Amino acid sequence: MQVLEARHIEQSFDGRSILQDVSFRLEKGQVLGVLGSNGAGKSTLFKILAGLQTPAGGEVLIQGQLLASQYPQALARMGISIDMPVFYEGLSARDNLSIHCAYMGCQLNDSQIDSALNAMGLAASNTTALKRYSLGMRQRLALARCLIHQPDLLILDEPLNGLDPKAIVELRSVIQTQAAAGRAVLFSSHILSEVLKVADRVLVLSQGRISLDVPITELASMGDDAAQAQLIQAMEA
Ligand SMILES: Nc1ncnc2c1ncn2[C@@H]1O[C@H](COP(=O)(O)OP(=O)(O)OP(=O)(O)O)[C@@H](O)[C@H]1O
Repeated sequence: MQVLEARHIEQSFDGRSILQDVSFRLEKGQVLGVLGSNGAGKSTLFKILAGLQTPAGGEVLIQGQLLASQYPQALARMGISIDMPVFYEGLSARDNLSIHCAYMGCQLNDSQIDSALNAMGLAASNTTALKRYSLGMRQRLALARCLIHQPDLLILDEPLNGLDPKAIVELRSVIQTQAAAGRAVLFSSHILSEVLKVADRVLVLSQGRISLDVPITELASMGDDAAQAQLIQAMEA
């Protein structure tokens, strides 16, 4: 079943073209890794797919429905983490998640919220204000927030950013578990080896265009070094 479809997405800023004719589909249970050099247009694309930015052209469909025409319903089916996640800086992780739950209309009690924090390696008893959290802790909380309302689609822009090696391995397992539960996952990263380990399919953006869209099986059959060389070549195309 198709969860997300991008159709001929275009974006430009100040007359400069940023995305050109970006089209792809993402199915239930599929993990799509998006790669691209700095400035290739990944975050811009993710913002458009999450409805946070209006494209100059093209359309986004969530579960077959136009995103633009049913945004509140679509938003409830997405878990989104793009750019630096924004939190209530003076509040604890637990309070931040409670507020998010209320906003998303999910009925969770305190112990369910605590379990969501524990699942991401965050101590629910930690009353420290978010402004004192490390980058890695913020990324963990961002992921807990993405998952707590059990969305059908996860849109994660550079979720590995700031994570230590143990957390990277844990995140891999979180993504795989979510996909196995039927969620579609779209994520970007600059860590090629991790994308090769987690994704079912890899899409490379180069200067706003898709330069490669390939199943992981095809890359795996080449061996890691050759696969990484092909990905880098596509990023520079
Ligand atoms: N609101 C904006 N106004 C003007 N230019 C923008 C805006 N947002 C992004 N850009 C430009 O669009 C291009 C693509 O940016 P984007 O953040 O999408 O790239 P990226 O692939 O996510 O890069 P990185 O890997 O460095 O995060 C960049 O040249 C950026 O400066």
